[in-house]
Amino acid sequence: MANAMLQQTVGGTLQLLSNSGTHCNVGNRSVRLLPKGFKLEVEFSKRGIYSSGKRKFNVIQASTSQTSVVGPLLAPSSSDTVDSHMKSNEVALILIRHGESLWNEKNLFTGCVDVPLTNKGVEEAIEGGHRISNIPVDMIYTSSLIRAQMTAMLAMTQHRRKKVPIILHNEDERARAWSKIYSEDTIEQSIPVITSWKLNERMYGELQGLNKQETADKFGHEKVHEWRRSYDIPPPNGESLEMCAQRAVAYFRDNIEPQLLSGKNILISAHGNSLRSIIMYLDKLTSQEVITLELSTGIPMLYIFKEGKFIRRGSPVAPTEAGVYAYTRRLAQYRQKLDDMLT
Ligand SMILES: O=C(O)[C@H](O)COP(=O)(O)O
Repeated sequence: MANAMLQQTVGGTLQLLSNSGTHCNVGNRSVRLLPKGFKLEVEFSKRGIYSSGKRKFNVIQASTSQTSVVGPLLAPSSSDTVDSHMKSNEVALILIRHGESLWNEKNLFTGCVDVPLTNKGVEEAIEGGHRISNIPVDMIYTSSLIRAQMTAMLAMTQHRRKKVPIILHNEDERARAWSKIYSEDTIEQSIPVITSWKLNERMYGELQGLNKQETADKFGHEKVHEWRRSYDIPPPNGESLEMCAQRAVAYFRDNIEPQLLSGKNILISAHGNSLRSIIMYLDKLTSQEVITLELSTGIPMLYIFKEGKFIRRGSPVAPTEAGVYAYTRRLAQYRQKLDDMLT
């Protein structure tokens, strides 16, 4: 039976769309789950892991304005043997900057303008996927921009586990109801893709759409470099990296880190600056150190999250027939299980 996954407003109410009539302990309350398709609102005061018998409900960070159920897709069944051994205190976190976009190709400031990938960007996403094809992925987070979503979906075409990434639609009740999946087996063979504007590229304000070289010619190379690579100086009516970090890192800590702690292996497909701000948090970089951090398009970066610590392991290389190198013993075991499953 699929567990329901919940979003909740800390100190507020929890809405639970349940598919069974069992009880669920939420905080210090034991509440009865309503039959399928009903909503249940309960009060509780903190987030955490709540269990109803053997079923666990990961209560994840709230959306402040609305609560919604992200659906059973987020709770792969423990019967999934290939992945279940990874549910331990060690999980993989993969970050990937989107492949080259049409405005990267034209050297235009892009920011939050929603442009697609170039052919080269598509190829980069596929190659990036080849490099992570043996690393477990239980959940995918992307920005709300198509270039990051295309990169994630194209990369996952290369994954050897062949689970299907499915973008969750929680915009409203109809979106949730109309995108519901009615097969447990199909759910187990799916990977939830959660999109959020908080992972978007920094908003480049009045530079969006301008050519970077022409802008440097107009305002001076120093000024443009300051807009592009300082930590706390925003472009005209845009976001500084610090402002971008305030939303991107907060989203990571409130929504993604709890999933890592619950044993989920996660892929984040986002942007140069939103990822620079997250890496600044993961690697504990100073505002001076992050200035020199650059991310190439379509190149995945692997972290191992273990005992609450992020260990950067670099960019995975594509698996070769000869090379059986894995970054940790558990990743080697996962790869072996894939080999066994696919032979
Ligand atoms: O938004 C853009 O223009 C690029 O994705 C990132 O630009 P930058 O490398 O100049 O910050």
